[in-house]
Amino acid sequence: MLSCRSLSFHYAQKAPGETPDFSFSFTLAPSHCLAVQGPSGSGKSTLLNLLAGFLEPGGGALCWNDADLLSQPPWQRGMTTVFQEHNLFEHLPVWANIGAGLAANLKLTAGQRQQIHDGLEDVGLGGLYNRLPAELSGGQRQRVALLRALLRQPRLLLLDEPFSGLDRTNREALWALVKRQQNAGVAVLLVSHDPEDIRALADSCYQLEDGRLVAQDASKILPV
Ligand SMILES: Nc1ncnc2c1ncn2[C@@H]1O[C@H](COP(=O)(O)OP(=O)(O)OP(=O)(O)O)[C@@H](O)[C@H]1O
Repeated sequence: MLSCRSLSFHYAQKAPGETPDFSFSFTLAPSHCLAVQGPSGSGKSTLLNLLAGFLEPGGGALCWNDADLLSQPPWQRGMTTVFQEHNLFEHLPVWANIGAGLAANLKLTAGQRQQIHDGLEDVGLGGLYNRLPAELSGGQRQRVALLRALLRQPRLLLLDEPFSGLDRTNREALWALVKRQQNAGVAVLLVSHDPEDIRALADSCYQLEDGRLVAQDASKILPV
């Protein structure tokens, strides 16, 4: 269980009255998906960066069960993030883009290569092992990025608008992939503007208002 209590942050340089002081509180259980919505500038990236360890909070607590995460560097927090864009290394083929998530120096074991091969088959990208990102469609790129995140076996997946710009078929394929991870115990925090993504995946939904997470009415989240 991820527990975030009054995790606070303020930007040192900010326009008075425009940028709120942030304080985030929520819990997220394994296998659950929590969606976060909010207009541009409301603090969605700030929240993800605090959770992932790329920003240092001014105060509050962030724990996985009883273990403090704030004292852990990003790579030891058991989280991976998938962004909407700029996910792939353009000069590396698909296998290496995924492999970089398993071994930064790309010295992969035979088992890891097999894992990548099987994972690509699994997400319908079996023939694309050696392709460069420029030779992939938007949906295929997102599947590669998601697969890289999933093969790292995170306990928490942070998704930042990962399905934007994809057609329905590709979005459904990625929803299914995320759902499968949830069923296997992975907790998911989904930042999305899209009600369809939220209805397809989320168990609970929060709105970012004035630097705080405000719970939304769960009855409004209907299955797609
Ligand atoms: N480095 C920074 N210095 C000062 N203010 C910042 C900085 N980064 C973000 N902000 C401000 O903090 C607020 C939240 O920004 P953030 O990027 O978290 O919003 P967001 O909800 O992710 O927006 P978007 O949907 O446009 O990506 C905004 O008002 C933004 O201008």
